[in-house]
Amino acid sequence: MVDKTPVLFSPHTLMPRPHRPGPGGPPGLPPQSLESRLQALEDYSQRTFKPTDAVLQEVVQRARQHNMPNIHVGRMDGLTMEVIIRMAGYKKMVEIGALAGYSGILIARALGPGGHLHSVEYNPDFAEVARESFRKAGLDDRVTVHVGRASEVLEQLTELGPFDGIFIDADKNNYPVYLDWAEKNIRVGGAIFGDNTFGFGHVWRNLDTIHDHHLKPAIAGVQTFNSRLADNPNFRATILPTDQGLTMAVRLK
Ligand SMILES: C[S@@+](CC[C@H](N)C(=O)[O-])C[C@H]1O[C@@H](n2cnc3c(N)ncnc32)[C@H](O)[C@@H]1O
Repeated sequence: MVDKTPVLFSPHTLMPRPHRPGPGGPPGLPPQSLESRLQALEDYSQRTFKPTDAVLQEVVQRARQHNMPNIHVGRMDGLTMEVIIRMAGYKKMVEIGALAGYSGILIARALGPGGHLHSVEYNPDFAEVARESFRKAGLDDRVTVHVGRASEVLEQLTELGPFDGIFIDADKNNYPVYLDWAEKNIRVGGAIFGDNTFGFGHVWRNLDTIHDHHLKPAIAGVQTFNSRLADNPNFRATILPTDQGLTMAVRLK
């Protein structure tokens, strides 16, 4: 009997194709190296699902004009988070790390009318740029930007909780500190998201092999964050295996 089960993940779909002879290989074949295939898939995803629009592109431009770092959430990671928030019907969220408002716009749109995002930003100049972005996006009535160190601002936000979602996207070494707060202030059925949880490609490494004084505590932070969520029986967690990695955990009880 012929097995008609579709093969979704065959070695051919997961592995780079074997090298084919000839100059550059026969025309029309996918790129040969794993890196270029991943790039082609990323390009395809962005072309097809269109994660950005004019408003978001303007945010990136605004950030550039203000000499802010180009560290907005990854396009596909942001889109995934937006879709999940919409699916779940979340209405009240906290974001740690506003920058210029790129992810905040995605979240605020997903929360919909009547929803509210509390976005925390340490740098007052960045906070002002984020406010401008929310204003231009027509979302300023749906977002409050709180200026200050997250460890202090979060304490003030406690009385507004519990929250449907908490997006952690600030200093990586403090992810475990933010997780302490998030675990206590997320409702059952709510979700904690953490960005850059592949630790810029280093999360798998033994800390003893990392000697950079900035990188090491950042990697320690995301490693602790990921494993604590993965091992916490009150949560079900996963990581979106994109370039940057986006950890997502739903509170079960
Ligand atoms: C990666 S960026 C956030 C990007 C933003 N979520 C987006 O995708 O558009 C990190 C932001 O966190 C802010 N930040 C860093 N440490 C912080 C802290 N302790 N408290 C609050 N904000 C902090 C930085 O100033 C920066 O704007």
